[in-house]
Amino acid sequence: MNTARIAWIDPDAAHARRALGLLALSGQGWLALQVPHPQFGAAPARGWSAVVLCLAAQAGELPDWAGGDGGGPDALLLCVWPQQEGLAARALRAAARAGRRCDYLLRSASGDHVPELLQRLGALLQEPSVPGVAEPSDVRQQLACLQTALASMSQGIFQTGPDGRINVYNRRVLELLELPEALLARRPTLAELTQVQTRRGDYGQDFGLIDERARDYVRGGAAGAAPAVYRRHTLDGRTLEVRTQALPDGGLVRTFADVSDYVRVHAELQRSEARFRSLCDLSSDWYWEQDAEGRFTDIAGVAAHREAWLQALHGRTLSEAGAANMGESDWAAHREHLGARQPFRELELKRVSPGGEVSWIALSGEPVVSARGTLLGYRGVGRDISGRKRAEAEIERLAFYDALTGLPNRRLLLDRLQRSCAGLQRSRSHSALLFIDLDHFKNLNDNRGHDVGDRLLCMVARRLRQCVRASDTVARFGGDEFVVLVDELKGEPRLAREGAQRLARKIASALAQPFPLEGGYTHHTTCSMGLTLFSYPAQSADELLKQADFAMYQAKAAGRNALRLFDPGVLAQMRARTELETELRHGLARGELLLHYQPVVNAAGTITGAEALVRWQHPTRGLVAPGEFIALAEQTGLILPLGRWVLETACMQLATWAAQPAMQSLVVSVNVSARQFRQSEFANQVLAALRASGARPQALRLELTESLLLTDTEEMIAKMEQLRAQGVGFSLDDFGTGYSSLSYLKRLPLDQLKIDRGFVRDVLIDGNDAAIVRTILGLARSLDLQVVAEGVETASQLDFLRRHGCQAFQGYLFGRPAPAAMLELAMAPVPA
Ligand SMILES: Nc1nc2c(ncn2[C@@H]2O[C@@H]3COP(=O)(O)O[C@H]4[C@@H](O)[C@H](n5cnc6c(=O)[nH]c(N)nc65)O[C@@H]4COP(=O)(O)O[C@H]3[C@H]2O)c(=O)[nH]1
Repeated sequence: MNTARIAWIDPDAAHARRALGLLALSGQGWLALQVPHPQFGAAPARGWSAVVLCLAAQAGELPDWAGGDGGGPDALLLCVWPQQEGLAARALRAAARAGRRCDYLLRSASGDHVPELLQRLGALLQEPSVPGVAEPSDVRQQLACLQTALASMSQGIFQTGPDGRINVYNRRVLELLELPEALLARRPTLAELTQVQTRRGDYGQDFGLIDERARDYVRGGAAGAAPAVYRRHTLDGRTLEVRTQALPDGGLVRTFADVSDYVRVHAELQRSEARFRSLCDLSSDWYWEQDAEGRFTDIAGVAAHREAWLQALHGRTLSEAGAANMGESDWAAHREHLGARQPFRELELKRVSPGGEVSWIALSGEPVVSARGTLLGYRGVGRDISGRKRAEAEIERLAFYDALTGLPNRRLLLDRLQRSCAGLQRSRSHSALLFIDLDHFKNLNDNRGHDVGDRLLCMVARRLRQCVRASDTVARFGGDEFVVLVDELKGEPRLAREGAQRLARKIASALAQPFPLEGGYTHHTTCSMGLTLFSYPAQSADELLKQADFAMYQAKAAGRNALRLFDPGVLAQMRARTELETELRHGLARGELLLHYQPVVNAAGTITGAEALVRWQHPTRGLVAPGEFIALAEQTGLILPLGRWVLETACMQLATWAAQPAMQSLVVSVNVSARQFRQSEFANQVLAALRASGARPQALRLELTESLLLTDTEEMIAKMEQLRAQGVGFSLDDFGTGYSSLSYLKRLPLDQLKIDRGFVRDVLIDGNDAAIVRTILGLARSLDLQVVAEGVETASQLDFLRRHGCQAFQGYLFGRPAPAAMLELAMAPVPA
């Protein structure tokens, strides 16, 4: 082995002496020569095994051969003062570039460093020469590549050799660990570096900034095996991930990655996840995910965990799980929706548990699509809507069902009726609507109280339901009215009608059974029913209900406890009547009524009076006779204003005639209907009309009918007498047609009897009529009443009447009812 030749360049003679002395004592056998200071500027001659260059404390520069790229020794050991560490680093880099060996040591004023200095020298001399040194340009190139690669790494990296010294490092490691380059450039051991960092406080108090996995390792000065990976935090809050890879030669490669962003994002994600979890846990909603095939992969949330059946959805699709409210077409529509990758909202699913308990959930979801547009699945939220569904059902019950009986109400009935009408075209069958009204229900309510009435209605509802099929509708229409809608009555109309009538009879007999009500009281009732049948094309639901209602009213009118089938002819009459009533009301208001006068003559043929007869000058129908509207006016009450108008008009006419000598003695008869006469203020009305017109009361004769006087006779008589006292006369119209009683006839303050024209018509051909006429004439004579025969059309009739003592006559033989002017013409004095 060759003796190593060492050139020792040291301006400090004492330092050099001590070092060389120790070297000699070490027994290494090296030849160390102190090269005098004057040669300092020039490069030492080649051939030295190593050069030790000790800098004076004040030296601010390296000699060019030590800091530059060319001309340096193969092995250089620098001994520098701490403030010169940067110079040493530069020498290290230059040596590395040139493929030379180089190391440095910081000098201490006490000289403690000298043994270490000699140790480093030994190590430097033993270091193998850098491979490829023989071809320095290749080495340089490789080194340059390596440097570039290392420099461009985002991670910090260093590598230690078997001696624990850091041989290679990049700039990034300096940045990440905030180390001065000088520190690494002098190739510290890992332990030294750890010491420096510990002193600086990089690891925090009690190594708290080091991940637990590596705390003991760092605390122990980086001795022993390092954890393969651990994290440490820097004082300014960054997080570094440290990875260590042991090398076969005993060294290691350590990388440092700034994972602060990753850690922050990860922490944020964890916070977000935690937020999401607590939202899920606190919320009654739950979260779900499905894969691309629609199978549930995740169902999260406290609400979902409570429900075992929801958890059982895992691995299944919705349609596999099934829902009581979804048919195959509903599922197909849902699948189509998913196929189109559309979000869906509030998909309501009904579940009936094996125990029969009903629950509802609503799902909303949206597609999850990868960055490349592939459908990954769906995700969304679900919630229990059973409460809402129950509330909705309750609202529907309140809106569509009768609160007392629980039967469908009028609204729901109308809805079902409309559906029934719509379905007729398809079914080609008949349907029936049965309107049922309890007879005299009001009496029960009034006598026993509403509670008892309510109980009866509930029992009736139950019996009605028992009479019909489940598909039929029994509705409570209001009060004691029920309606049954029966669909699908098969067969020809006659059979359908018979079927419906059979059902009506069944209902009638069910309701005729006694109803045991409270307190041992048993109620018996009957019902009136109206039935209407309909088929395609049907009238509107409203119209059908009116028909059944109308028929029911006919059953009531027929004495109750009856069934009537709706008859369109009867309804048409009713409608015509209603129409006529409206028109008459308008006619009266518009002054379309007028009076005609028919003369009354005495036995000599002289006109002594006239009967006022009302006419209606209808705008389209022409002159309408009273026979067409008086009865209706009486039924509707229109007779009151009409009669008043007649009375006032007749009085005015009388007043007018009073001024004409030929007319002034005329007595005018006015027909008074029963209803009109019964008014308490009737007498006053007559007197007011007389007063207002100025007509003489003696010229006015009121014609009453017999039937009017049959009831409340005393009251009627009093009214007649009140008017008679003022001079108004009374005639009994249509005498002989009613049940005239001689007993009251005697008491009535009458002036005249009027023989009905029915007797006069047949007086010559019917012996009975002739006898009646004779009797009336005899009766009148004995009661001292005048008699007028009405409807005299022929001279023979006149002759008969005259022969039997009749003194006054009215009829076409003497003149038809005509306007006042015609009568005036007839009575005008014949010009001399
Ligand atoms: N076939 C035939 N008929 C004759 C003959 N002579 C008179 N008549 C008709 O017999 C009716 C007599 O009137 P009424 O018995 O009081 O019967 C009246 C009366 O009950 C009622 N009426 C008419 N005007 C009024 C009125 O102003 N008030 C009330 N309450 N009823 C009236 O209407 C009924 C019918 O009146 P009109 O159609 O005007 O019919 C009149 C008259 O036109 C005749 O020779 N042959």
